[in-house]
Amino acid sequence: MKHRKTIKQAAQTIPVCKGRTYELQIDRLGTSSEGVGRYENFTVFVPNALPGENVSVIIEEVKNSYARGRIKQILHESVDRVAPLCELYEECGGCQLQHLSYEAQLRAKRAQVVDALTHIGKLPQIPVMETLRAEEPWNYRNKMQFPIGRNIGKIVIGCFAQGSHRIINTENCHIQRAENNDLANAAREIAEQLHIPVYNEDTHKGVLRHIVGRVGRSNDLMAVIVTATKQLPRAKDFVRMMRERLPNLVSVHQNIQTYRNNVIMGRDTQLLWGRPTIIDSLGRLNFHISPRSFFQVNTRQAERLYEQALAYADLHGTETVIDAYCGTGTITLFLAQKARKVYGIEIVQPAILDARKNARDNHVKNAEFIVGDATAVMPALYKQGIRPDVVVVDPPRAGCTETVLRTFANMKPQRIVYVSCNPATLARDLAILKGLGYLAQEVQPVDLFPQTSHVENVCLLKKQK
Ligand SMILES: C[S@@+](CC[C@H](N)C(=O)[O-])C[C@H]1O[C@@H](n2cnc3c(N)ncnc32)[C@H](O)[C@@H]1O
Repeated sequence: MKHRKTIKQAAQTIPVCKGRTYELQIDRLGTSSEGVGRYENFTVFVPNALPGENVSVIIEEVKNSYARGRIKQILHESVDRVAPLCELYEECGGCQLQHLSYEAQLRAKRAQVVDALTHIGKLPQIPVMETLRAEEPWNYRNKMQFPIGRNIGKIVIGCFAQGSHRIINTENCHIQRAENNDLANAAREIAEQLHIPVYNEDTHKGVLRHIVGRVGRSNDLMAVIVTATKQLPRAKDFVRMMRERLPNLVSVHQNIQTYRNNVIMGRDTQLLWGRPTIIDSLGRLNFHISPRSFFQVNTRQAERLYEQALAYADLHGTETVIDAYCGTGTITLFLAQKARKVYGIEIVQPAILDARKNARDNHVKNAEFIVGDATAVMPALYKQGIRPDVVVVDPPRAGCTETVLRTFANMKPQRIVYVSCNPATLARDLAILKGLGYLAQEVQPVDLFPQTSHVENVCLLKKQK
């Protein structure tokens, strides 16, 4: 009875109704870059609205603590609003910020970080630098992974529409490198010509699921055809026709993903033609990249991120360093140039095989790579008596487990350099590390993903005396 009353009371305080129109001021951007405003102190999320704008909004969804609305009219337009470059922008879910000038995107990303540190980490005092801008805010993505489907009888390849699994046929994605767009267009036409069945996620039938492209600085292109079946019908013809169409193609793989889920690639990858890896370069180092290995999607900006991480690590050639969540060993090899010894830890076995090959090819002898879950490997290294001077950590969006953070603190490094692609988990982990005696000195946002809501950060933490 008491519980019911509480819900009723809460419902009575909601000042907006579904289907009605309200006028409101947009104050800031949310984590997915939607505009956030308040109507009678009640939060309303409005996609495509910008801070400083006055908008009339039709409410489409009402929850207990917030509502979502659609712009009916912009009554006062932000000076930062620009015309999106891409004609598919309104419906495509790939980019979220094309309607905001690049300068304002950089400011908004910094504000997102400040907001997370203040509200999630309760760390408003940490200095957050200006976002490091990308010199090339278009056509930067070295990796494309587009779903394949059918629409009105025709094969479609492109991004998913916002918040759905409807595929938007994309012939020229403005954030992809040109080679990746060429690959998507070639795959569409060839699959059509060869009548290869397309996967249908409702019936779990068909063959072609995704086309993945990776392109290096040398413009070498890798294609990965992701199938729901072991067999790829007419595989030889597919490869031959791709080679005829794509002069930069050096490597074609088939990846098999038989599960009924949203994971893009399965564990089984077979080389159909060409080289097993493509090579990309960062600074003076070259990296082999396999189909499933993590490699930052914006090569030039990744270089700037790693340079900043290296500067924060402040190495002089005598230090032992741990690079947790190391992928193909990119940061590890950067660090190894200035440290005595670096350990890289990574859960994906092919990435570690690439990392070892990368170390050999770059004549790096002081890097050791360990495959496994950081939550298990870190305590094991601690037990072996390994005590790094510096720890570098670059986890996936979920951030670090508490075991990993506690083990860092138990090892007593002088500095921790935390690289993060998610301000929310960064803020959470910085707060935990503060409790363990490591104080964040500053955060440097780096724009690795122009036109999208994502922002990468690198943070220096120092051990308190
Ligand atoms: C953001 S990436 C960073 C990779 C690398 N530092 C770079 O910049 O190329 C995160 C990496 O963590 C790995 N990973 C995810 N969960 C892990 C875990 N529990 N233990 C170790 N590595 C993990 C992923 O496979 C991925 O390579």
